[in-house]
Amino acid sequence: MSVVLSGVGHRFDAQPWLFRGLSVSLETGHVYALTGPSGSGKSTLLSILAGWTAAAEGAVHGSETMRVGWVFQNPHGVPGRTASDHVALPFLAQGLSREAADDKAAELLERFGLSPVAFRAFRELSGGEAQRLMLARGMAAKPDVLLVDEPTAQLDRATASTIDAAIAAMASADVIVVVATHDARTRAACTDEIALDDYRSDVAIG
Ligand SMILES: Nc1ncnc2c1ncn2[C@@H]1O[C@H](COP(=O)(O)OP(=O)(O)OP(=O)(O)O)[C@@H](O)[C@H]1O
Repeated sequence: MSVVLSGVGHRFDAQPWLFRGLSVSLETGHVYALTGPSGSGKSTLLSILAGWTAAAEGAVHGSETMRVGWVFQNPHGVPGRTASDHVALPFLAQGLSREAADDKAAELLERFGLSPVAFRAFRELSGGEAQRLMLARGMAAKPDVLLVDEPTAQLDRATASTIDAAIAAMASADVIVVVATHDARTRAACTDEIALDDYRSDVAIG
């Protein structure tokens, strides 16, 4: 599936335009880095893709039944629950048996390098492990579009590189992933880039 943005622009009330003239087709199997300096509108564009914010101009066409997932900057989990439980829960919600859900969770945890901590409580995970767990849980929910906001912002470089590897590995899945980041190495882990600087109104228009 694809999500097509046609001439999308946004500003809040009478503020200057953040970006204008953004036309791009987002395709399954791609991981898009959404880049730009602080305040350029990355989170705003994620919010438009999620349908939480209506773009001030242009159109976003996805499917009617499009399922959108979010992974936020700060990992949130249930402190006493295991990593495995966090990933199994979306599968249980999809109707799988406990055993099948645990098997699916184990596969995803392995893909995100979390097998060694599968049965550790969330509160005992490192920052990087917790963030990778959020990515794994985001994938377990089987969204059509997964929006990831600044996944490495709170992490040191060595830890961030494990997140970048996890992000690179998401490209094979049946999902459109959009990662807002101002980290060049996270951007390099993605398959494509949407640079909001190219759509500043003083550049794109006139
Ligand atoms: N609801 C809102 N009403 C008015 N202004 C807003 C609103 N939300 C965001 N803004 C402003 O719009 C601009 C873009 O914000 P946004 O959070 O999208 O940028 P960003 O690129 O994600 O920045 P950062 O990298 O710092 O997270 C900022 O100047 C912000 O203050």
